[in-house]
Amino acid sequence: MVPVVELKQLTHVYVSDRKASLAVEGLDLAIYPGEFVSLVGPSGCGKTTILSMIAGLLTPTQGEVLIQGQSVAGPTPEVGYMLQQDYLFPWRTILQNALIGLELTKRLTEDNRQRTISLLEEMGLEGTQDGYPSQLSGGMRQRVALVRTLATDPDLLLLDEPFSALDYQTKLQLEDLIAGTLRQKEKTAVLVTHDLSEAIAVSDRVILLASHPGRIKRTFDIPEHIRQAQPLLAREQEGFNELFHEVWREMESSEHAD
Ligand SMILES: Nc1ncnc2c1ncn2[C@@H]1O[C@H](COP(=O)(O)OP(=O)(O)OP(=O)(O)O)[C@@H](O)[C@H]1O
Repeated sequence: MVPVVELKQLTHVYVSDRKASLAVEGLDLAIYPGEFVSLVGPSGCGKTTILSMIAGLLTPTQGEVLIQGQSVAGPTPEVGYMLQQDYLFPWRTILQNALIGLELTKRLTEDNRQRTISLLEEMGLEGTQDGYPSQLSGGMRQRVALVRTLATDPDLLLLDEPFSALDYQTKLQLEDLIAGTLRQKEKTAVLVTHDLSEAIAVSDRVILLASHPGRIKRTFDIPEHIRQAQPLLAREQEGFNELFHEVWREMESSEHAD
């Protein structure tokens, strides 16, 4: 099976006037269709740098990123990116915001427009399409951002802390909704998060990175019974707490080793 995304000896060095810093070194990783993978690790271990390279926004210093077997040379429509901030345009209606990716990639057809309206309804946003972002709550705005990302039908979704600015209850509800929607649509996703419990609850695999330089420290395959449960209920499954503590301990040990 061809991986949706493959990282081969991925390395990035940030160069400024004064110094060069090795942010990520020699990363090998393959993610297969329908997988939900989280990247966790201490601050500065290179999570965002890795996502930016996968998105084609940052060129690797060495190594390469393959999307569906093709080397990435810049942003491609196969990859959708969702960030902590929703970046909705305040002067555009909710529907116009949701359609923007289709407009920019010149794929706005009547069918795609109708599909986007259906996605808004699936996300519980019916009745909001002619309103403006300022009229919505933070959780609703993130749901619009997800619809905007899904509207272009990407193979791979990159989620950079999409829940971290939300209150706890909204965050749990949105985790359930987003993880459920992506599974049902058989999308492949890479989530960056600081929240280990979130990573374990939504993922098939959790990849722990170590820093200086950013590299894979350990991979945790999430047991089937936790994966099958919705994120909120996953937290109550047998073995969840033990796994949480194992990832936590490993992360602490990698921090102190640096
Ligand atoms: N534009 C830049 N110029 C120079 N160094 C950078 C730049 N962006 C990031 N870095 C450095 O590269 C390393 C990785 O940064 P990155 O933001 O990818 O980490 P992260 O794991 O996403 O961090 P956080 O969890 O705090 O968001 C850090 O040491 C950071 O200081």
